Formats: sequence, structure tokens, C-alpha cells
Amino acid sequence: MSQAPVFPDGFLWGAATAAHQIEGSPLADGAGPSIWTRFAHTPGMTLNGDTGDVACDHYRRWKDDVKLMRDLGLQAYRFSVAWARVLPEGTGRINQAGLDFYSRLVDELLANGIEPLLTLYHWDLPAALDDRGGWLNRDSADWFAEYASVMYKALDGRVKKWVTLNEPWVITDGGYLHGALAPGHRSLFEAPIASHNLMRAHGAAVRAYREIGAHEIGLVVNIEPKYAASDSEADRVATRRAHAYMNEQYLHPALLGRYPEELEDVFGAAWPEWPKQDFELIRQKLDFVGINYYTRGVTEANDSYPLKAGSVRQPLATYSETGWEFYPKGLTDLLVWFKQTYGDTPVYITENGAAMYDPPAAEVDADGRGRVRDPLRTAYLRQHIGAIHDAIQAGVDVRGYMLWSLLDNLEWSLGYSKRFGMVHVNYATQQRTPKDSAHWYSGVIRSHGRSL
Ligand SMILES: N#[N+]C[C@@H]1[C@@H](O)[C@H](O)[C@@H](O)[C@@H]2O[C@H]12
Repeated sequence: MSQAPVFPDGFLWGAATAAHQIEGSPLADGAGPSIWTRFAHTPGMTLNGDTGDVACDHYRRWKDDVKLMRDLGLQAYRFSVAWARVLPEGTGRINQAGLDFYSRLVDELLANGIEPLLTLYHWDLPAALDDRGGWLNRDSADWFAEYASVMYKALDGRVKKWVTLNEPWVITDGGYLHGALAPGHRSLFEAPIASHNLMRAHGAAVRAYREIGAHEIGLVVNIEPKYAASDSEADRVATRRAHAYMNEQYLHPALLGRYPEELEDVFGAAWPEWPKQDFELIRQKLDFVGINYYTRGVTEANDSYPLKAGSVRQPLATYSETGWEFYPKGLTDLLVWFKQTYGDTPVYITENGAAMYDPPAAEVDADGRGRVRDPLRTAYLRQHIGAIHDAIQAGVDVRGYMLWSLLDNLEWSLGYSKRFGMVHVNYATQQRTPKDSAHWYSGVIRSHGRSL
């Protein structure tokens, strides 16, 4: 980048979290259990048996955390609502204390000049609904629309950017096919059914919003560009299949009203006949799409089940705790692909970041402030924000960037072993320490990207 990048006026700079990963107190004040409360308390399901019982204690420290966001200069904050705090049984009875928690949080954000971006579903289905079949039950679309409508009526106007689902691909691939995530199912037959009902629920929630809400609503997907490991026919076919399975499986029905044809090959006999009217429900006009980007997939044909395709580990993967390669050009390529495939629907980068081998927050700087040196995270963020600028220069309508994550937090089944935060959390004391990358990001926000 030869000269200082110029980001569009109104480009929104923020950070993201999710309820189960930071809040703690999952059953406080009348909340019901979620599938993650249940999953994490099942022996062997999470690393070290880590649970969300405390996490970052955000449920009690929320006001200080908003002050931290203000001090960092965040313009926006993407967070999720724990469905079972608001509707402990998933439907019916409203737990006012749970709703009040999010109402207070939104008011505090607004009072500090921070725009809320609210994610309705970030993986923590009420356990009571899982007992009724969860996402395998076609009624789940109605359950989700009911819950979403409760939130719209309570918060719309103060919340002006809504997200229905976070990463339906991970929910399905992790929770229903491979079993690594809650509810821990391993079924080739269940996966497409859960996936389809998630998208029906997305459509039902958007349709309900159009009757109740007056602002913006979108879907958040995790997508990664797939590059063939070689120019062999087998690798090219496998790459196409992996691309359809991860990147088109949700965007195609949401934006085009159909599935990519490769899915029938991936799922084989497990691929159902879908009722045509389902796609009229799923395909709703969206005000934006949120893209969560972390890395790319260099893809080869292999005997993995059921995809028969897998990623080849790359040299630059060694730096991150997750083994994910630094590949910022993949973000530019992906955004250009999105525009070419789906047109000019506005895009937010709703998650981007990296888990690094951060040093312990033992160091203090000259004025006694805690300090965490994380140069690799700063390098990752600088390169990826630069890649977004390249996509904007190429004509992609990117409206904002939500860094993942505000805080080190609970990385689902991986427990507290991965630190994605720009703010270090000492889980024993709950001390928050902004890392060097957080101070760098504050400068990027203040300069509207020009200091990149
Ligand atoms: N892994 N990883 C980090 C991050 C995860 O912590 C988020 O909850 C997900 O939305 C998405 O997978 C990305």
C-alpha cells in the first residue's frame, strides 16, 4: 500500500464477542440452561473440562467492559444474546431480568457513543428446545421467529443492526456432523436437516423483522477461499466441492434461493428433497451480510468423510495458536468473489483476528500499566485491514470491521486455551489488560484507517 489508505465515510470500526464466550453466570436471574451449559458439563466434551460458568464474568462486569470499549475508542460492538436468558424454555414465558440485562447493556453502549450490533443466535440454543429436537425440528423456525420478535419489540430503534445467525456452517458441521460442538451429534443425515432448518429460521426471523423492525438485518457466515493444492483434476474437483460445502451452502439459499449442486454429491443418499416453498422463506432481502474471515483453505482431494477434501497445512500457519495461516490476500479474493457472485449487498467484516502465543500479562510499562506485547497479532490485523481496503478499492461495498475479539474468552470446546482477544483477561483475577494490538487498533480507529 503506497499511500495512506482512505476508508469510506461512515466505515464502522468495532470489536465482537459472543454471550456464552464472555458472560459467565449462565443460570443467573432466572436464565435457563443452553446446549452449551449442558455440553460443557458433560465430561470429556471440552478441553480441561472448561465451562462458561465464569468465562470473563461479563454478566457482572459489563459496565466496566463498556468503559474499556469507550477508552479503546470503539465505534461499534457486536455481541450476542443468550436466548435462554430471555426465554428460559426457549418459547413462551419471558424472563424479564434476562431481557433487562441486554437492555441495560444497549443503553450503556449508546450512552458511550458505541453502536450495538446484536447477534440473535451465536450457538447457545436453549436446552429445552434441544429436548424438543432442536434444529432437527422444523418448528425451530417458529421458535426462533418468536424469540427474535421479543428482542425486536424490546430493542429495535436502540439496536439498528441485527444479525439472525452466526456461522450456520460451524453450527452444523461442528454440532451435527462431526460432533465437536454442542449438541455433539455425528450424523450425515442430521447435518443437512439442521442446516436447512437453521436457514428456514433465518428467513422466518428476517420476515418477522420486516413486520416489526425499522432498521437493518443480516446474516453472518464464516467463509474461506479455497485454493487447489495442485492443478490435478482430483484436487480441483475437491476444491470446488469444499467451496460449495463451506462458502455457498448458506449464501446461495439466503441470496439466490437454491443450494449449490455439489451438496447432493457431498451428502449422497443423506441429501433430502427440499420443499420448494422453503426457499421462498429462506431467501429474504438482506440489508447486509456479515463475513467472518480468518484464513484460507489450500485444498486437496483426500478420503475425509464426507467431503473427500481437506486443507493442506501452510508454512505461515505456525504463528497462530490455531495453526491457521496468515493469508490476507484471501480476504480480498473472497470479498471480490462475494460481489461477483451475489452482487452489491453491503458487507461487514463481522469477525477477523488471530489467537497468538501471547506472553503472560506480567509485564508493566513505565507508568505501571499492564502490558502484553503481541506484535504478531498487530501484524495480522494490519495486513487484513489492508486487504479489506484493497477489496474496497476493487469496488466491494464493505461497511465496517469488527475485530475478533474484544476480550480473550472461552473458545468453545477448546476451552480457555486460545487467546483471540485484543485485551488480555487474567481468568483468576478477571483483570483486563489491553494488549499492544489494542492500543494500535485505537490509533487505526482515531485515524479512520490512515495510520494502518
Ligand atoms: N475459532 N475461533 C474464533 C471464533 C469463535 O470464537 C467465534 O465464536 C466464531 O464466531 C468464529 O469461529 C470464530
